[in-house]
Amino acid sequence: MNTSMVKSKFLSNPEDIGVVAVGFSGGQGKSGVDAAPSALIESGLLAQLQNELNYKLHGDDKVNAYNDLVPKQDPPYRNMKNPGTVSAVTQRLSEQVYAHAKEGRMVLTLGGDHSIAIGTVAGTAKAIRERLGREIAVIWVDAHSDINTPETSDSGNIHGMPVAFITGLAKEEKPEYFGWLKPEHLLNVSKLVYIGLRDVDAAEKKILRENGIKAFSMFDIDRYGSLPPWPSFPFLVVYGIGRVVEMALAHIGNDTPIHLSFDVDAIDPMWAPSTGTPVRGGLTLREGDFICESVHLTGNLVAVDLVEVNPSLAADREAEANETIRAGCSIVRCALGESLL
Ligand SMILES: NC(=[NH2+])NCCC[C@H](N)C(=O)O
Ligand SMILES: [Mn+2]
Ligand SMILES: [Mn+2]
Repeated sequence: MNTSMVKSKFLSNPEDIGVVAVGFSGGQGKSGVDAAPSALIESGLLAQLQNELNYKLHGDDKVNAYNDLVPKQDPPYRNMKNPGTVSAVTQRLSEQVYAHAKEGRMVLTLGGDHSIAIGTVAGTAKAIRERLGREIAVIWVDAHSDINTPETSDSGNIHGMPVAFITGLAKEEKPEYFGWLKPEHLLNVSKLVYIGLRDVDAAEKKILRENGIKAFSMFDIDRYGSLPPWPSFPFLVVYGIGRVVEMALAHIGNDTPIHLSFDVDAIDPMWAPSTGTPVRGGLTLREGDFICESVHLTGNLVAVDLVEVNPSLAADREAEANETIRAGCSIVRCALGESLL
C-alpha cells in the first residue's frame, strides 16, 4: 500500500486484499459475463494492485466457476430463474467473502452478474458484525436499483433482485432458495444508498418510496450543481457528482464500514458498452472514478464488488470490450486509492 493512500480504519490488515473471482452468469440470461474476471485479470488489474499500489493479495487467482454447485434440475421458483443455482453459488461466495473479511482484510470481488452481491454483502455484513459489532453500509452504484422481489420482477432474473434479498425485503424460508440468509447477513435499509439510477421499474420505485431508501438518480446528479466558490467565475457551475457523493456519505455517516457494489452499467455506454443491460445517459467515466476516489478517501471502505462486465457483448467486440474492461479496472483502482499523489 503506497504511503499517500488512506488505510481503512475498519481493517486490521489494511495492506491486504482478499480477491474472489466469480465467473458466474446465472442471475441473468446472457452468457459472457462469467468471462469478466479472467478478462480483468488478464488486462493486468491484479498485477497493478500488487506492483503499483503495493497491496498484498490473498486468495486464489483462479476464477471460481462453481460448477459443482449447479443442481441437475433448477426449475423456476416464485418466478425466479435458476433459483437453486444462484442461491447455492451466492451462499458459497458469502463464505469466501466472510473468510477474508474475518481476517480484517479488504475484499475485492470480481463478477459475474449482480446477483452475486447477495453473497458478497451477506459475507461482509456477517464478518463486520462479528469482528467489530457494527453494521455495514452499502453504496450501490448502478443504472438499476436491483430491488425487485421475486413477485414484482418482470424478467425473473435474479440480478434484478439482490438488494431485496440482502435487505430482507424479499423473504424465503427454504434454505435451497436463499433461506440460508440469516439476520446476521442482512443490511439495514437505512444504511443503503444508491448513485446513478436511471432505469428503475415502477414496482421498484414503490419499494424505494415505501421504505424511505436514499437514492440519487442521474437527475439528482445534474440538479445538485453547486454555486462556484470562486467570485471571478460566477458563471461556472460546479458539477453535481461532488455534492451527490457528499450527501450520500453524509447519509451513511462517517463512522460506518462501507461496502461498495459497483455495476459497470452505471457508467454511460460510451465508456462501458459491453454489459448486459446498458442504459444511455449515465455517469461519465470520471464521475464513476470520482465516486470511488471519494469512498476511498473516507477510510471506511471494507469491500468492493465490480459486476456486469460482459466482454462478449459488443458490436465491435475487441474495441468495445477493451474499453469496458479498462473502465472496470479504473473503477477498482480508484476505490483502492490509486489517484492520490
Ligand atoms: N444488475 C442489473 N444489470 N440489473 C438489471 C435489472 C433490470 C430489471 N429491472 C430486472 O429486474 O430484470
Ligand atoms: Mn445495472
Ligand atoms: Mn446491478
